[in-house]
Amino acid sequence: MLEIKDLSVRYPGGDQNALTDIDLSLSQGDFVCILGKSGSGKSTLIRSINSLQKPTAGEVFWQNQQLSALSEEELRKVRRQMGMIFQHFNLIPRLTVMQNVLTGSFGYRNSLKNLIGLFTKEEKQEAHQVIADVGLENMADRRVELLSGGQKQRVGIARALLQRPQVMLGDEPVSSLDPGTSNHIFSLLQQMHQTYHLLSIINVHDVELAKRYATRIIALKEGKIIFDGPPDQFTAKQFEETYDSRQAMVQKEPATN
Ligand SMILES: Nc1ncnc2c1ncn2[C@@H]1O[C@H](COP(=O)(O)OP(=O)(O)OP(=O)(O)O)[C@@H](O)[C@H]1O
Repeated sequence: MLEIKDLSVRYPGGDQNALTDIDLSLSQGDFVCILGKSGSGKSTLIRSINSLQKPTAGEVFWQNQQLSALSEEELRKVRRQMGMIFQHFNLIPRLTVMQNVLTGSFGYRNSLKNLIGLFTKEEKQEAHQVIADVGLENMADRRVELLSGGQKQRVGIARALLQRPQVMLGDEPVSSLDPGTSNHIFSLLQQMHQTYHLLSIINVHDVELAKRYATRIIALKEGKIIFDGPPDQFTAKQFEETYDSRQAMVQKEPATN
């Protein structure tokens, strides 16, 4: 489904690569968590997958299409199959939950329709469905600025789902949230992963969350893959190698509320 071949990325003016010789093959059904110290290349990898970041060498293939060879229009089609959620949610605070979620349909519409903000009945029905999926059915008309961080990320997830994606990309989607809320968001991501038959690729700093939810962990160090395997094989030794430090403690299961 998604093939990454010999991918290297060096930012303009950088004296070393952000990513070096990345080779990966990812399939529908994989729930991948990417671990690594700050600066190890996690965001660059996510941004390379949806071609927000162009390769310096190597290539990303989506459904056998070489991303760097696609036209803008073809790339737009690929990107709408890849929903994305962000650390700071990237929502429009003064707009309602419904209005924010509806922006997820923009990839399917022409820019004039987007400009005048007219949505069809079907689009609104689909938006209601994904808002219900993320547990915000009673909040569709509430302004996003009035929501908690966890609720905002639920809106972010609903917006991504409205794209009817095949891939869910997450760039540290729980880094702004407390441990209990982070657990709820991961639990929701897991449910949506199963309901919508996704390939999920999520950057995360919390190793325990990764081990609890991922089917596959990929650890990066200085832009290279140093671990790729099931969570139970990511042991204290791998932790130490990834973070250059001993695992301080095993976190308790966060309370569910
Ligand atoms: N726009 C940019 N221009 C130049 N260098 C960059 C840019 N973005 C990232 N880098 C560099 O590329 C490397 C990888 O950065 P990246 O953001 O991918 O790491 P990360 O693992 O996501 O870090 P964090 O956990 O702090 O978000 C770092 O050395 C970083 O300084």
